[in-house]
Amino acid sequence: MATTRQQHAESGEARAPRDDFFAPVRGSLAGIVLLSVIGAATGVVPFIAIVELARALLPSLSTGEVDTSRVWTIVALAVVALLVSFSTAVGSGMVSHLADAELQLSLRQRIIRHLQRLPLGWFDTRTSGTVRKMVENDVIALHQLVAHGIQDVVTAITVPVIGIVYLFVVQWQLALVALVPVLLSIVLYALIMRGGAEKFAQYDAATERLSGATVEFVHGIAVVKRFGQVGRSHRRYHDQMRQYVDFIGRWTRDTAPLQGIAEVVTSPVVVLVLLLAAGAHLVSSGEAEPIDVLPGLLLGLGLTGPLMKLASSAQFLRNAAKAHESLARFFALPSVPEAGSPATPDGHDIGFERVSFSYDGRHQVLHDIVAACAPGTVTALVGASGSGKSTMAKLVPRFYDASAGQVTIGAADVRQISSEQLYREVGFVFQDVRLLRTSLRDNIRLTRPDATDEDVERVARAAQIHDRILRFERGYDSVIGVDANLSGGEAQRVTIARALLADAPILVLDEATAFADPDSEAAIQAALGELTTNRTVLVVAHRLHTIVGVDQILVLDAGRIVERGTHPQLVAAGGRYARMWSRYQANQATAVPEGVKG
Ligand SMILES: Nc1ncnc2c1ncn2[C@@H]1O[C@H](COP(=O)(O)OP(=O)(O)OP(=O)(O)O)[C@@H](O)[C@H]1O
Repeated sequence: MATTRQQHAESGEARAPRDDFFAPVRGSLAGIVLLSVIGAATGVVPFIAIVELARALLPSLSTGEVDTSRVWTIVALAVVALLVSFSTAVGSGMVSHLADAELQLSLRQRIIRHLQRLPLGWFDTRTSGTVRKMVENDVIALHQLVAHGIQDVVTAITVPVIGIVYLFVVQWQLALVALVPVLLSIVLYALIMRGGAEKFAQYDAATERLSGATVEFVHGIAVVKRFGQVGRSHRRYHDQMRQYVDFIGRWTRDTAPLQGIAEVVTSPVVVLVLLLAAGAHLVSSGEAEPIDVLPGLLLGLGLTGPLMKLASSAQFLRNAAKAHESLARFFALPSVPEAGSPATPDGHDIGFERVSFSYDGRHQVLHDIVAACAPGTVTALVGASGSGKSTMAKLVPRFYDASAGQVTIGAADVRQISSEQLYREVGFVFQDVRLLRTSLRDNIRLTRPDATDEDVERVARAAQIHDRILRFERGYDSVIGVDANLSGGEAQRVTIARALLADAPILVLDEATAFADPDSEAAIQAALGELTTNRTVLVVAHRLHTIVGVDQILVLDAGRIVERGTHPQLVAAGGRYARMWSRYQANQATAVPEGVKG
């Protein structure tokens, strides 16, 4: 089942599925379009009114008679149009920002809901940066579209269309001339954007490579300095920067001449000269009255502006389209399937029944694993790096689901247990210690928000972290990263306290980080001892001396269990574990001087 889901996820990476995020704000979007059309249309009316006023007033210069009612009607219409234009601009701005807020809220809620339903394994390969990009950058890119983009696009189309139609009605020859810069700019921009998709893809790739090299340069600075590799790392950064600048240079050189021509063609002075020349010609040849040239001059000038604005908002629209695609891909990731009628585990034993697993549907990482962890016992997984220990452990709290066979808790398939029940049943402490930027107290009681301060203190003592916490000025109220900076081992002990408070009868843990901080090894070991009492424990072990007394050791090799038994049994058997044990002992002996060891 997991394989099929993973394959779906893989294919989800390739193409963005259809997903209508805008459904909750569709009504508002229609409203924005309507208001923008009305706003743009009424915005043109005052210019037309000026022309019509001139038509009404100019004859009076010779006749001395003014058609006052016509003049006032025009003035009134212009004022009303202006008022409508201003209010629709305000209205559409308000509706678009409200729609934007609603869309952002619905998207963020949906992202959070989806994150909660994703398999925990998804987070294994993602950094918090990936999630932040989605919740922040992608949602904000859509904000640009809803709050500004729609209004800009509608205005860019409505204003020229109304202007041109009016010009055709009053003086078609001048309308044709006014069309020239509009059509020229459309053709020129089409030429500039030729092959744009490919160019933008190259631009994105160049930007990504450059930011990768920058991050690598900055993050790795300590390591590269230490190993005298500053030159090489800096060279990589420098090369990427050079390539980026060259790419931008080539792109600019290719498009700059056309861009320059487009800017000249659409500049107000050039348009004005063109229209004046055409108008003068029409008047001198008797084709048009001087007054008929006025609309061309007034409206013709305003035709290309909105189009230029559209060209400059193209980048926003492109970002919004990319954000839409990336969010659609995220929402298409399959969530953990929940059983229709959940099973209740009967007891706290763990079973692996002919379990196989593959991350990518091609390479098998676990083969036909059969194992049982009796309630209240400790089972250790040992084996070479990459033999599948962590993967096997992570199948229990459903970071991933078995591709074949089943993992059981109290005889119930973990896939049939509701996630709430599963996490009540199984606690885990893995390699990546995650502490939140909140108080130490809240970090510990994350798994049981109703826990009292006494409970928190009790587990902190058991996890050997209480004294350290009290040494911070604000004690349990110290905020991680603000008042309290913890070492790896200390952070590990906070997560152990958290697991102790959760008090799940089954515990899956990875010992590796438990010993990341050699200074506090003894403290952590004592904390772990506390944690594993009276629980069913599955531990990924790296330090063999810590598992000498466990109830069962499973030796993994390339995804298969090759030996099983207690430490004395396996040492006596003289097989792989026995060899590992003598190698381990030899290493320990060379690593620690005898005197110290004693
Ligand atoms: N998220 C993942 N996606 C794809 N492959 C993975 C993933 N995690 C682990 N693997 C691969 O699965 C295999 C088993 O890895 P696993 O981490 O379970 O081994 P391990 O015995 O715990 O190793 P170590 O002791 O180094 O932690 C390895 O080949 C590893 O490259």
